[in-house]
Amino acid sequence: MQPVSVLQELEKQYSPSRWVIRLKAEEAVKTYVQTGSQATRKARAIRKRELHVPYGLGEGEKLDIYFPDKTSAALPLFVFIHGGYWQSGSKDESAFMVNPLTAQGVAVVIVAYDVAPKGTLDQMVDQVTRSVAFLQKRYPSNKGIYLCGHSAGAHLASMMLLANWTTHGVTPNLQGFLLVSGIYDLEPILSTSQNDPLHLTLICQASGTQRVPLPSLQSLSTLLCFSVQILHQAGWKASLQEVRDVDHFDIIENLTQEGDVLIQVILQTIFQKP
Ligand SMILES: N[C@@H](CC(=O)c1ccccc1NC=O)C(=O)O
Repeated sequence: MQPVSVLQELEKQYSPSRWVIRLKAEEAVKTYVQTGSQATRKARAIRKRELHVPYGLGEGEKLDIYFPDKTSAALPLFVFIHGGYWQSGSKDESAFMVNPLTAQGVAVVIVAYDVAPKGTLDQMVDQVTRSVAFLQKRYPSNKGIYLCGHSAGAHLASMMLLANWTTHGVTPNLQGFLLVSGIYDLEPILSTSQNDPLHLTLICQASGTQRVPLPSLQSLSTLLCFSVQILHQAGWKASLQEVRDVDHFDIIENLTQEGDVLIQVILQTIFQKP
């Protein structure tokens, strides 16, 4: 059992909304959800789409697909896994990037999964894996699957690097990962209130990635640069994008805007010449 001061500090460190300076904590989350809901309503009103497509038999195993005006079977697919500490959020308020990406010829998929307490972390990882396998089977001639996750969704997206695709009978054409403001080391949240509905234990760490020592903020960018170098050595193309003047929430809210820096990074990644 950790001392109260350590627990309070962890609670604060792992509450992204408390670090927002634009707005009060509750306002930050409220604005995020409102922006996502509004973008989703707009996308559903003006874009070609297929909503609530089942990728499995479970009630919550659905995804929304938004298409560019010129539809073809050979499109790049941008797949978004929403965040919310594996206990909040839904596909119905997460279609932030649909308009700017479909306008440039990219199909966008927003995946739903069973958040806690209904779903366990293992089930969520399995659901996201099956959603990606489903998309590959449905669109075998796709021009690349680009997997993007935010926050807890970045953890789920990163877990696809460890997926055993042979058990799903397909190798998805994964061409890129965009992991935004992710959480990958789960142990520190075990003793925070975020774990109340999750019930993570150290054994569940099997679903997490390897434990890394908690770096200071200063050494964080060095550590991330180092990770990028390791990925390069392993033959991956990887880059680290520092996005200025944004917090955990408006980094995603800004994806509703055509001129956003991350939208440009996404389009360059998808359309770069080999
Ligand atoms: N209760 C959290 C909310 C939160 O973390 C969150 C909300 C929306 C989207 C992503 C989030 N964080 C990680 O998944 C907070 O206070 O910041």
